[in-house]
Amino acid sequence: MFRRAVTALCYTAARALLALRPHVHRHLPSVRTAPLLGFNLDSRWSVTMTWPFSSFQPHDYSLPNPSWSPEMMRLYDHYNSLCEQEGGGKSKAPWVRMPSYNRLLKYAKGGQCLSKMVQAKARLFTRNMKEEGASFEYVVFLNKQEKMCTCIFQAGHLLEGPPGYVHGGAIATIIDTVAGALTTYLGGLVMTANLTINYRSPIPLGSVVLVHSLLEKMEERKILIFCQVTSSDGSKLHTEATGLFLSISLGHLIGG
Ligand SMILES: CCCCC/C=C\C/C=C\C/C=C\C/C=C\CCCC(=O)SCCNC(=O)CCNC(=O)[C@H](O)C(C)(C)COP(=O)(O)OP(=O)(O)OC[C@H]1O[C@@H](n2cnc3c(N)ncnc32)[C@H](O)[C@@H]1OP(=O)(O)O
Repeated sequence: MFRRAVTALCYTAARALLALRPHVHRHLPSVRTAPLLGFNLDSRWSVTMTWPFSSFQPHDYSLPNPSWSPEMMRLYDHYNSLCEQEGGGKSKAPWVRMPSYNRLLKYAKGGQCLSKMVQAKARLFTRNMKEEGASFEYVVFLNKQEKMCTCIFQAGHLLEGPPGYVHGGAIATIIDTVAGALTTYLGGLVMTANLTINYRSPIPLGSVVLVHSLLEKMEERKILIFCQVTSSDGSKLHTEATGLFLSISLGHLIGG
């Protein structure tokens, strides 16, 4: 009974969010920024909160912290500088840094509030560790023109699989995250339908690698992504993957 009431409340709240953007389409048919559900995915990924109860910005985990190694900082500075180039203004640069919160809901207008109503204790798998540097440290840069993302990933000591190396599940997670970020930009709300991974060479724990994610094909609801994980200088291939993502409706997520 209580569960049903909470679900109904969330559904009502979600519908209220939808009402903020009456031009929402159920599925986005073409490759473009996805301004659905009140998620502000363009404007350099800045979050604008129009919900009357939102008074603060969520913490952005994709910004540097003291655990970032010099190599991580070097690459961050490099990609950040690409965000400043071309046309003299940030808004025209092909690259943008994507912010990252500890719940996907926080990307939504009013999502701060909604995140307290839907499984309030839930946290994004990759952003749930208090200790900086212990697990996933990463920042994703999006190239809108090339329809690709590059992620700088520093794998912390809690991600061990084989002694001294990163767990394959953790590698799958970061691939899913980067491909998921790209497909969200391209197609709005999405879910991973299939992920096929080839592990070519192990990733040393504590090292910094690059995760590249590229649009291969987009057909109606289906978005096919190709991913590669390489060493930070690009000389060594660690992992290759393909991912199939499907655009979904909000109802698919909240049981409608
Ligand atoms: C709510 C707030 C969110 C806000 C987000 C905003 C911003 C976010 C910004 C950045 C994001 C950053 C990071 C992202 C982080 C993490 C990403 C994590 C993503 C995940 O970790 S997500 C969890 C794992 N994921 C699942 O838990 C999915 C379980 N699953 C299902 O929920 C359904 O299964 C679904 C929806 C996949 C499909 O269901 P459906 O009913 O919609 O579609 P249907 O079955 O009808 O298939 C339609 C056509 O796709 C073909 N097709 C379907 N599945 C296929 C497969 N596996 N292989 C080959 N083809 C397949 C069919 O063959 C048919 O093809 P055809 O049309 O040609 O016949």
